[in-house]
Amino acid sequence: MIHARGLTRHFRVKKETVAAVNGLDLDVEEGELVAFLGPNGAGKSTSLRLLTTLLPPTAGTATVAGYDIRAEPAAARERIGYIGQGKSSGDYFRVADELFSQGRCYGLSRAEARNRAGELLAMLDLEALAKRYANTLSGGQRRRLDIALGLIHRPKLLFMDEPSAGLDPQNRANLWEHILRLRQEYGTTIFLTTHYLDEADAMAERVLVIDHGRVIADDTAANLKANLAGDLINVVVDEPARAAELAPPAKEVLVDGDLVTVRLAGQATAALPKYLRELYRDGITVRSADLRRPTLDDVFLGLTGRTLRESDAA
Ligand SMILES: Nc1ncnc2c1ncn2[C@@H]1O[C@H](COP(=O)(O)OP(=O)(O)OP(=O)(O)O)[C@@H](O)[C@H]1O
Repeated sequence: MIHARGLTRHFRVKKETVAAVNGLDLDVEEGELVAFLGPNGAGKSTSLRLLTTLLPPTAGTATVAGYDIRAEPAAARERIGYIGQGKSSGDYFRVADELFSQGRCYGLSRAEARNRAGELLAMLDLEALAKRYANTLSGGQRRRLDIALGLIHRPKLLFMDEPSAGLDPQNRANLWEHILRLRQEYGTTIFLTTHYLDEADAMAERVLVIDHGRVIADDTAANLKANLAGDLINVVVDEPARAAELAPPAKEVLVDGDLVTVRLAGQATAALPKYLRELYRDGITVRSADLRRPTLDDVFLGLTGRTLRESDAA
């Protein structure tokens, strides 16, 4: 459904060239739900804009829904939906009218546009809001309207740039219910960016990590965690420096006050009791101890040297 090879986009900024997307290779098959993750400035939005034909590439090729984005951008556009970070609807249009008129813009007949609007209002739980002006909707409702608008022409492939950004946990969960229902009912292929790693972990079948304009990891969240990040041991002790020396073989051992964090190379459930025995034998008092499985954020740290939270704050 999406096949990109060497996709590249440079920008000129004050005589300097910024390689926003730098030789991107990716493949997404029909029906997949793929999360596209990366720190700020990694090139996610630019990649989406290239793949949705909003921006021409500097180099490289891509086919989207079977059409070459350079040679046949209009044909590609007809088959894809794009939900960007901005609002897709005008503030002073009523929800149902906006769906109807955007349907007409896509060439649907009046009857088709009315039917499609009705179907999407039901699908996205917007029926009760059909007569409301878009600017009176809550953040979550407005996001659902954006999705309905992105689906008006029945795209086989939907791109979403940060669909749940700025929503509270309840609205995020509700939005995801709708996204998953959409897949189930229409078999829509979904390619989305998100800063919520828990969301990518739970919902996406595959996770692509991009940094400096290139894909640096491509696998299921479970495989990424198993292969790229190890378990973490945390112990709070009375002699942290000595406890750090006794740590099992690890990628990294960090001491912060009386807390010692041991980042292991892989899954190692047995490492904690063994380490505790060592500490006990050495006369070190352990106040607390736990072993934590890695999260996608740990994968991120391993791959990019940054956690997504740090890069968010940057
Ligand atoms: N129109 C533009 N002109 C100049 N530089 C740009 C332009 N658009 C993007 N860039 C630069 O390209 C790089 C990639 O930006 P992009 O917006 O694709 O990243 P991103 O991964 O989507 O980031 P974020 O998570 O912050 O949205 C950044 O260094 C950005 O400053």
